[in-house]
Amino acid sequence: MSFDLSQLGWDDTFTSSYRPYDRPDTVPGRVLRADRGISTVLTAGGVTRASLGGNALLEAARDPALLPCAGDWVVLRNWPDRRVTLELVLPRRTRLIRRTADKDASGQVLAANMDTVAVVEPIFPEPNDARVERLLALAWESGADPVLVLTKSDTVRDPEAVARQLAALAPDVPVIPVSVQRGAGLDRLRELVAPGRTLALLGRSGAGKSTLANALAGTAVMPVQAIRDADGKGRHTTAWRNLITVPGGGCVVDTPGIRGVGLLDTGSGLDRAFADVIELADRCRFDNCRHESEPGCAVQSALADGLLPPRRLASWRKLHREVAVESRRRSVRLATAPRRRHN
Ligand SMILES: Nc1nc2c(ncn2[C@@H]2O[C@H](COP(=O)(O)OP(=O)(O)OP(=O)(O)O)[C@@H](O)[C@H]2O)c(=O)[nH]1
Ligand SMILES: [Zn+2]
Repeated sequence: MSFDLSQLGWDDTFTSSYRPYDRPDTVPGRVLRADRGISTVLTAGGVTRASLGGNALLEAARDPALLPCAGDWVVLRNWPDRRVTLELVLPRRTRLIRRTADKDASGQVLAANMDTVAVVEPIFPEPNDARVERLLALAWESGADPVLVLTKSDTVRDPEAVARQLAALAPDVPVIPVSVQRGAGLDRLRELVAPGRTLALLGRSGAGKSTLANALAGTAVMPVQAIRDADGKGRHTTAWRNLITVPGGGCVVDTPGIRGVGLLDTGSGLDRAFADVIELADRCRFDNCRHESEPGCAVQSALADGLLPPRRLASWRKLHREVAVESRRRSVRLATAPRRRHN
């Protein structure tokens, strides 16, 4: 079986970053799935499993964020004894990265080289505003274009009304209600997995990511569990990151259902996710306005006029504090990292 890599998003930029490694015993490929030390990679010649080569191991020791993840374009090396090693992760164009719970200074890369990140939130039970805002900040930070997908739209009477409400939390982001059960809203998502394009799905466990990935790929490629619990939360099923190819199209990356995602020091993602607040803040009289009781504060006056919901401002402040704490922590960790290694 042979695959046209350009259908998967291989282009001139990746071709030129690959060129220095192009040898008779190397091939480029895209990571479908990364398990501990073993990656499943799609090459023009088919699917291969590869272990981490020496160079990839060194890179990962330096920075765990450089471990291969679903969506990565990589250099594979074929050895005479038929072993295949993953030698290098080519520079990522975009990457979804979240803070890890451990003491590691670098984050965990959930998916790479996607064109679009869909924040997937179920319409029932009621969407969680704070989670949507947080995931959108992460999506913006990835460098890809975010969309907000409201799943299970068949479970409410007026999904468009819910979409309109959530649009207020998602400046510059298309909001797309979908129902896999009814096949509603899927056309707009199909455009995002056209040939050469990659869509990553980001959302909590039970949000309906796997169901959506299956619907887009047109096959049941992932285990989807039935609703067993009354609260509609579903159970945790997807424990890995998986890239799925869409027949006649591009790719979908399903990320694991995440309970809480910590933001890294993602100032820019946060600013994009809260473009409405930033736009107001830009109009304050003082550049260093804290938007509390300063004269000429455009944020406070929008609050007073009911143009900016207080919840939205509180949410922005909370995420900002979190990012500030995290970047301080990160700089301390980075400063002490070499010493810790000798413990
Ligand atoms: N009514 C309805 N239920 C849906 C729809 N899409 C998904 N579900 C249900 O929602 C539950 C969770 O769906 P999954 O696709 O497993 O969710 P997930 O986000 O992949 O969850 P993890 O694998 O844990 O990350 C399942 O019981 C699905 O059947 C839909 O369009 N309508
Ligand atoms: Zn102000």
